[in-house]
Amino acid sequence: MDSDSDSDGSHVSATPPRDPLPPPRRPPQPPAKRTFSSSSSKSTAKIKLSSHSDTIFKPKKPSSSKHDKIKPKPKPVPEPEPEPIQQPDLPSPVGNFPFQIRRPSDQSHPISVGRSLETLPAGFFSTRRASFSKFSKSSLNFEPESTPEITTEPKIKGSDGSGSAKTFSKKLPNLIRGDAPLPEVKLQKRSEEGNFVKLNFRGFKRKFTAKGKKMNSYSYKSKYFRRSKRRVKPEVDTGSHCDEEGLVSGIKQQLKAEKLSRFESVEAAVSAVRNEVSDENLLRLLKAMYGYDSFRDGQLEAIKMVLAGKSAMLVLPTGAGKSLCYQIPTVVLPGVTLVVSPLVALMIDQLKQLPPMIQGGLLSSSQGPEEAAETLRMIQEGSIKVLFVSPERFLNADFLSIFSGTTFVSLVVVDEAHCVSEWSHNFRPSYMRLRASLLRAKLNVECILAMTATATTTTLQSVMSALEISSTNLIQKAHVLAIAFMQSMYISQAISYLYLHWILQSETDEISRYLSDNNISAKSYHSGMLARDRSRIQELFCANKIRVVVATVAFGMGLDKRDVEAVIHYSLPESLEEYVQEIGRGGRDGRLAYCHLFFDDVTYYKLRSLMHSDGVDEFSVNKFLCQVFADDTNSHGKVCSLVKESASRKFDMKEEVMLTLLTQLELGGTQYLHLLPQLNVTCTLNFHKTSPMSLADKDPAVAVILRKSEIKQGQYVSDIPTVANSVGIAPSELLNHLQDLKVKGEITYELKDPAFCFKIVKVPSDFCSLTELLTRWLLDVENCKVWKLDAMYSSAVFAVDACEKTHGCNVAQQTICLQKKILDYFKGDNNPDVLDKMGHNSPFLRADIKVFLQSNSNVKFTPRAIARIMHGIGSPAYPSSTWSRTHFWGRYTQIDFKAVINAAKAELMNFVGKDAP
Ligand SMILES: Nc1ncnc2c1ncn2[C@@H]1O[C@H](COP(=O)(O)OP(=O)(O)OP(=O)(O)O)[C@@H](O)[C@H]1O
Repeated sequence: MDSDSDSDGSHVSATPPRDPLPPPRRPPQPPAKRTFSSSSSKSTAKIKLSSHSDTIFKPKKPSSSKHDKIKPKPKPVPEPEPEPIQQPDLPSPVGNFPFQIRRPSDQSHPISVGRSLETLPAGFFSTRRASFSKFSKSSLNFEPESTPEITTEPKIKGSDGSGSAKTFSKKLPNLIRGDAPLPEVKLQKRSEEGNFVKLNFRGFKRKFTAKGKKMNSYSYKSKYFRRSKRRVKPEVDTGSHCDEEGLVSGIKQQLKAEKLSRFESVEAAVSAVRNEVSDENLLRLLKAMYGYDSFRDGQLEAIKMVLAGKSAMLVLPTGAGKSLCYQIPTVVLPGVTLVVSPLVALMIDQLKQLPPMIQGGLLSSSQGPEEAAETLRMIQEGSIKVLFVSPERFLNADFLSIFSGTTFVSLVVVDEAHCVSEWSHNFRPSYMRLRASLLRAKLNVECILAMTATATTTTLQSVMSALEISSTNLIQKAHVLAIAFMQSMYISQAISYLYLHWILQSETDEISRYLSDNNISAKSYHSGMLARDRSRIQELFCANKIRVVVATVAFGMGLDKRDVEAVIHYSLPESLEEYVQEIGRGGRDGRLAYCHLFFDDVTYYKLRSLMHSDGVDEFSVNKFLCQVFADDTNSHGKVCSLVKESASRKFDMKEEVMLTLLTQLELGGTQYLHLLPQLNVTCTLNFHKTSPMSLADKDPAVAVILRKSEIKQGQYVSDIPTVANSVGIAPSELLNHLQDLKVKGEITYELKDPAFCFKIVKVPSDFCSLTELLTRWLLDVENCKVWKLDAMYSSAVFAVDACEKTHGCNVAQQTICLQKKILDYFKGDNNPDVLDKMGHNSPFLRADIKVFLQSNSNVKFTPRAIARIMHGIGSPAYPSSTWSRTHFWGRYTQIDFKAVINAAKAELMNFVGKDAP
């Protein structure tokens, strides 16, 4: 098929199946210099998606076999069940989507068993360049999991048809390393969460998918039970005359007994460790708790450090087993372990994965007050050992107060610890609160375990400094990424794919619909969906009931599905850290997984513009400070508030940026304020039983409400912090009081307008210097983000265009130079040469800005506001819904943002009647 693509056709390929067929080898190609300019090729860009191996998925057949009756019954799922993944014929090319699916013209291609998917990205692939592919190295010497083998497992036929089961040594997934050879695709046993083969009682081979096996809320437990079931299989098989009921109850009893003995052996192992923290005792505990025979690299070191009461920074690759490093100390240490996690979904996931002997709980903003109170009660009772919380929880006095009594915290785990640092790819202002000083003061905790998979040296240093972790306590096993650039685009028989990209939520729907229309079971996943829909999709994906999840980055973090076989980036990630974290979802069972990255210049420009969307000017910072420290209202000791939405518009600052500034004012060098939990501050109140005046006579809070309220349509509208300050109580106390009056039937009220709340500790003496300091800091953070994107883009371009393919790098092997580049990036040794693709001037820029200002002479702009409009980025005060109508919107995305700001500054200076801040 013709294409207007400028691709050189390097995407034309087929992904090798993971098993049982070996990957199709393209004939060796000369390491010709590749060009990717838009005129370089007219050839077809395509991805081949070949059918899934029959040995893995089969349509479910109704079975009347007597023996089928005792196989585990799939749990009913409320919505209509997606069919098992199957491979019907693909239809003819479909018109109006960037992909087109069609039958391969070359039917003789070894991989095109079934069908293939050719992508002809008219306008989509037009400048997409390459795929990276990621491998797990097969030769790494890790002990296999101690999962008992399925004794009756039939030998799977090798690709050579020999029938010999090939051996496979378990590998640590997702390693980053520089010298890994291209792994061979070997036949492997299916992972436990995936499909498995087992015999029915008559000894016929029967294959079950994981369909219907809803993951138990404790996945370890479910794994354990599955293992146990398999172990008892042969016994069951021999007793073929037993009646089924007796058989099932026998199995149940045996499981119960095994569980009991396991708990007992854990208890014994725990006391041994408490007596002596030796390698031997810890190994025994590992075996008792998880059934694993050996620790992975870094685990033992981390556990021993924590048990010695020393704070530690643990940097292990994705899927390397960081969770175990706090779970084992948890059963040994006497107090509660608090795990701080950035996402509720992640907390739920980790909670589910706790081993059955660890009782866990979580506190999240999505819980109702009763649920949260119940969790707090359980903590105080001592029945929760691991508590997952968001960092915002550390602002909540009620939460902190429970640890001032008998309940104590032995360990604080900061998961995704890179979020603490403003130099990370995922900075979260609320994570800034997690400083050792604050944790010690509020929780009286000594030991902090910070964990991450992806952090540059700069990020690590800032995290360790915030959490006061000594440099000697850094455990970093960044083994490394077996990442490779492959000239060919391999996508194929993977069971599970993840499509991840930053772009619009609606696009995920569009792509998944397209895939579904073409008989590839797919669902979209993004943060705009209801939580229950999202978790359902995750469940379906984990149970292999859907093959592809087309997701925004909302899906990737922390997902621990072992057999994800491909991660496809539809678009460029914003940093190498993000990329490494996201591809870390693949190959967690230690098997070969493929990662593909599509990128193009247009997306790069768009992303680069977006990197400036959080930036603020000195002018806005100054206005913000003036409001925060407005001395008439915000005097020392009083509770002040900033209503998020209106303040955001007023200062043209995103809410997160305001929170970042407030947190910096609290935790920076000088403490200017004290942040309080966020509140809905506008109260609209109605009186019912007693008249307002009579109630005010009896109740001083009501008297203040009447004094401080505006009456709108018969309702009393007041500001909670203002009323609380006047009454002389905390806002939370006032809210409790209102709740009491409501219960008595005296009033009803509604709260709205979420706001940041704080108390002033010190009014800055020099506003100008503080403004300058904060602005410079925010600018550095903004530049860091841009640099990270440039580094990501440069690495991708390097892999495609610039790598000289020396050192054995060639189309089929890992690009060693690329790996080195990425490692250098993480180590910060040698900052990779970052490609500056942006233009720095345009002959029309100033003239356009002038015309823009003239045609909007009634509006005030800052230079940054103009630059944002020229780059097509909306901001709170200049939203895209309004400003995208101007034809200058997004016109200068290819000119460096700072150059546009400078041009805007100059034009604003010239513009009569306008203030150039
Ligand atoms: N010593 C071990 N031997 C075998 N398997 C292990 C060992 N330690 C952990 N695992 C398994 O490795 C898998 C990944 O562990 P875990 O989820 O803790 O990884 P992680 O490092 O937190 O990954 P991510 O950063 O991607 O969230 C789990 O299924 C876990 O049971």
